[in-house]
Amino acid sequence: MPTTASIDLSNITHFVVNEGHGVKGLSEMGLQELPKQYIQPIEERITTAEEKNKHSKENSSTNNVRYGTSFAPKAEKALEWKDDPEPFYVSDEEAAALWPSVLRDEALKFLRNSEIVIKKLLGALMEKLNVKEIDQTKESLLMGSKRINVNYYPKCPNPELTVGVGRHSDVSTLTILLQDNIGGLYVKKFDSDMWVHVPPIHGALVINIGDALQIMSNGRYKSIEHRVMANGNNNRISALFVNP
Ligand SMILES: O=C(O)CCC(=O)C(=O)O
Ligand SMILES: [Fe+2]
Repeated sequence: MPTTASIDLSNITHFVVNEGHGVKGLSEMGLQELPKQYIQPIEERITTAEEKNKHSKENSSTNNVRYGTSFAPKAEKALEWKDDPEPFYVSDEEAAALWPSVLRDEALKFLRNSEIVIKKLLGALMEKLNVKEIDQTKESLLMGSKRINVNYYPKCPNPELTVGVGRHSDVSTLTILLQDNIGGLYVKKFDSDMWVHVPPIHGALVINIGDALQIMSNGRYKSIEHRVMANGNNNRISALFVNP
């Protein structure tokens, strides 16, 4: 189980890569255990069309589970070159009933471990704002809701014509991101137009401060714009815990 007891917060102001520090368990647990289905080449993934269709925006039996894809132009107008199931957590019962079975167990494990990390990080970040104790009745507001994204970016024949994910900031308090070893995530340098690559580091998580934390901290912590480039040579996968 991950702990963050020894996290050095001196560098945490916006988007950082933070290696080790006891969250290693989570990152090691992460990507290699995600269902093989999510790391297959696109041609093989076509066999999962039925499952995708079941969870598409139009057909999903709940708003809490959606399969976003850029490969069904009718269902999805976005031009991004990715597939991303986005289960939103309400309860174990609902997850058992409605989440795609192919990722349910791993996604729930990732969600639980991420929650522990986020709780500790938020506690420490709040302490830096002189909030010594978080009122238990308000903690859930700070923690937000719970969503997992599993982003799959297939190799793209014309990467110069599209993007993996367009520039945006996350609505979350904190996002926990596990990326594989391909790379392609860029963050916009604060107060500048420069984009900086976030290198994949084995055993490291990327922790992103989102809009909610920027608002709650009166701008002391900055939510930062980021984007993912499309890749002409490799498939890429990332998994995110977001608390919008
Ligand atoms: O895939 C990534 O590295 C980042 C994806 C992202 O920013 C998002 O899904 O909000
Ligand atoms: Fe993002």
